[in-house]
Amino acid sequence: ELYTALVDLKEVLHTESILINSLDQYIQAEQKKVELLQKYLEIYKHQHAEASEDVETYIANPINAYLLIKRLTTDWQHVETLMNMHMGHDYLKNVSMYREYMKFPTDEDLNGAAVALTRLQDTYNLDTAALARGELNGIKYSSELSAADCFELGRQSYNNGDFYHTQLWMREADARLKLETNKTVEKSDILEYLAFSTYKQGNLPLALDLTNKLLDIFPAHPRALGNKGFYEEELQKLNELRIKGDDESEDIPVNNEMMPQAQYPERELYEQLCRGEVKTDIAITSQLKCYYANNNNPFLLIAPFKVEEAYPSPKILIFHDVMSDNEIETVKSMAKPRFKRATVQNYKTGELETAQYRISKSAWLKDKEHKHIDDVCRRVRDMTGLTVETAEELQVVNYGIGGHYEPHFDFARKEETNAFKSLGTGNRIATVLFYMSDVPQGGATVFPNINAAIWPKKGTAAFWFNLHPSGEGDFNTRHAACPVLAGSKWVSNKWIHEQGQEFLRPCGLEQAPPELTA
Ligand SMILES: O=C(O)CCC(=O)C(=O)O
Ligand SMILES: [Fe+2]
Repeated sequence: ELYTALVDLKEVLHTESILINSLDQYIQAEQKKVELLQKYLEIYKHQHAEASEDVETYIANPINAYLLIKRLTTDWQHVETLMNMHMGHDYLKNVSMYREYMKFPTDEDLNGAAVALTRLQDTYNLDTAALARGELNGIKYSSELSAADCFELGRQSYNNGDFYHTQLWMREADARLKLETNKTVEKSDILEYLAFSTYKQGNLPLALDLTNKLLDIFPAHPRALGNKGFYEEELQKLNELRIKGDDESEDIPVNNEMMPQAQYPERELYEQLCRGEVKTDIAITSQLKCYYANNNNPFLLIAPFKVEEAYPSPKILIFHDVMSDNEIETVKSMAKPRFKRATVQNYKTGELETAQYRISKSAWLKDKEHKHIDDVCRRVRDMTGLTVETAEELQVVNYGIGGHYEPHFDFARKEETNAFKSLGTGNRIATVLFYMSDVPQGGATVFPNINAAIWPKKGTAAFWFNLHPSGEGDFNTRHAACPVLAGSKWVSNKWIHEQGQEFLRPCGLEQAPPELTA
């Protein structure tokens, strides 16, 4: 899939430039052909008009007679050959030859990108009309969507059985169509989708009304006629029920404005955190400090770490300027060719699989592959005071349009079929999350249990312990990567494991992790 990471979309732009070239050359060739045919036509018309003026005299002239015959033999053959020339084939053949080497998005990509847009719409409460104008939260980023573009978004939602977004986008398509001088889509097509999704959303009267509008345009539309009959019968049944029932029976249920139900309990809060609407309690934030730390490492005395506390318990620390632009470039360029769609572990089977709730591309880098990776890894050791001997390789992640990772734990819970078991290094005791890009809008890391949000800043890293000192998982470390609204989000993770930390982070039953040396 190409939609899952922004890096791949760059290559799609290259593909597009090749397509533009092919189309341009093809049109030029067609134009030459049409110009030639035009010339023939003019000669035909001119000669024919002359002949028609005085037929007898014209054909009595041997030269004219010869020319007439020539026009209808070799000349016409020429015309026929030209008319039969389908140059499109050649240019398409060219394109399909390139297809192997070019990155071409698939229908699955289109669907993924459409779903991502609707996800952004929901998470960030985006107004459909503003989105269609190319605006994200009042900032205009891109070109506007045509009625046909909106229609396609509605159609994709429809194919996914998402009738809520089908309605939103079909209505927008209709609104846009009214503004278009060159219509990009048929009103009747919009009405057909709109009517059926309205019915699916439970608004029968409106579905019938829309179907009648469609029948005004196409009185013999077979599907519309069928649906009209069906809706009328259903309405009739509802009315009968109402008459039979007592006076308290309400109106026909209308839930066409309803958003799909929250898929999980903390969704509401998660989305509010992503929008920046919910902030950490002031009583908590007022206790937080910023400080310089050298973590007892004499080498760091000259340039100690700039540490900011983001949350007291679980302690979440933010380290500023811990990855240089140079290192970031190395990490990105090494990861790019290895990118694969990020997977999640099926907690029952233990298998790795792709899922809608984690959309990004990722790759793993070994410390020994490059000095910069090794430096970053050693810095993790210096930052945390923990051993990185048993840590996982550096995981590099790039999020594409609407890319996200819904609330999860980094550690393995007891009931999970634990993939870390095979590593033999224990559970993921701590997480270091490097932000390798700024993100203009969206893309925060949020902790719904504790109302905390970290906004990406290039070069900084977040650090927290996933496990209590006792080794139990800390459920308050549940966190998520909010969908990216604008820009490209790059992060990398270093997951530190339990083994080897025995003397570095003494285990115990106390909940509070030991303080880092300030
Ligand atoms: O990208 C983020 O902000 C968080 C990523 C994350 O939680 C993970 O990869 O486990
Ligand atoms: Fe995570």
